[in-house]
Amino acid sequence: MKTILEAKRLNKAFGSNQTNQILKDVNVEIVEGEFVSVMGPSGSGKSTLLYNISGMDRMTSGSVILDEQEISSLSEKELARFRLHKMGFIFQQIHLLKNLSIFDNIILSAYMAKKNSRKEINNRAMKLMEKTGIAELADNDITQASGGQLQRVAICRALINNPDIIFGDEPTGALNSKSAVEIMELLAEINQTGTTILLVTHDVKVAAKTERVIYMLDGKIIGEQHLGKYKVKNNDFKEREEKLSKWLMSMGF
Ligand SMILES: Nc1ncnc2c1ncn2[C@@H]1O[C@H](COP(=O)(O)OP(=O)(O)OP(=O)(O)O)[C@@H](O)[C@H]1O
Repeated sequence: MKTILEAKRLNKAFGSNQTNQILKDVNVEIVEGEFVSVMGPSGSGKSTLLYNISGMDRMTSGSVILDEQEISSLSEKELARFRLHKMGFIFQQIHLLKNLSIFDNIILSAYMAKKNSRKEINNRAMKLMEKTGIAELADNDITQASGGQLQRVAICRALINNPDIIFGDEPTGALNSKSAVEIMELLAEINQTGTTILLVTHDVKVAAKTERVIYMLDGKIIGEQHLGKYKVKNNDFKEREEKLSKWLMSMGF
């Protein structure tokens, strides 16, 4: 299987003299089509890891190869373009533009990427909205949608450029448990069409739907648990959740 992302000896420090070392020689490898979650206590460096391996932030030292490209060698402009074409992002804070309709929020980055014609982009956006169950909201203002619906908008936006990998930072964090379940089922479905997904979560129920769980403590990856692909029809969610909870307890979570 092809490696899509490989981080080697990744370090990140903050502070004027870079005295606040957050990521400490982190190594991660993700293969194409995987669905991975990152867990660990608050402050262990999960979001920092996500931002540094996705090129949202600059690592202090180390190497990150994404889609065969060393991201640290890219200029800011090249990196922005690389992110636009190759990656999708779903965050807890959704950052939608208030003066645009839901449809326009979804297509904006595709117009910027200029990979496809406007007609193709509009068709893809409609298909994504239908798939995520928000087609009827296309012309709405973003103030006319619920948190769960807005998270679906964010998923459509993340998928519009057909990214190779999606990064999520607590993508269900602001949702009630019913919406969180629906969003996770949707992400599992998207993953099953071949899109690689890496997300950070505190929620065992979210991580139990991913294929591999990485555990961070104090800026290092100290363990991982393979759960295998989650399939809605298998009805083994309780078992997965129990297995993961047990393991997390053994990790001190
Ligand atoms: N831009 C920044 N400047 C300085 N310190 C930062 C910055 N970003 C993160 N940190 C510090 O890095 C550490 C790890 O933060 P990070 O957000 O990666 O942890 P986390 O595991 O995602 O935590 P949480 O689960 O609470 O979201 C924290 O001590 C945080 O204060």
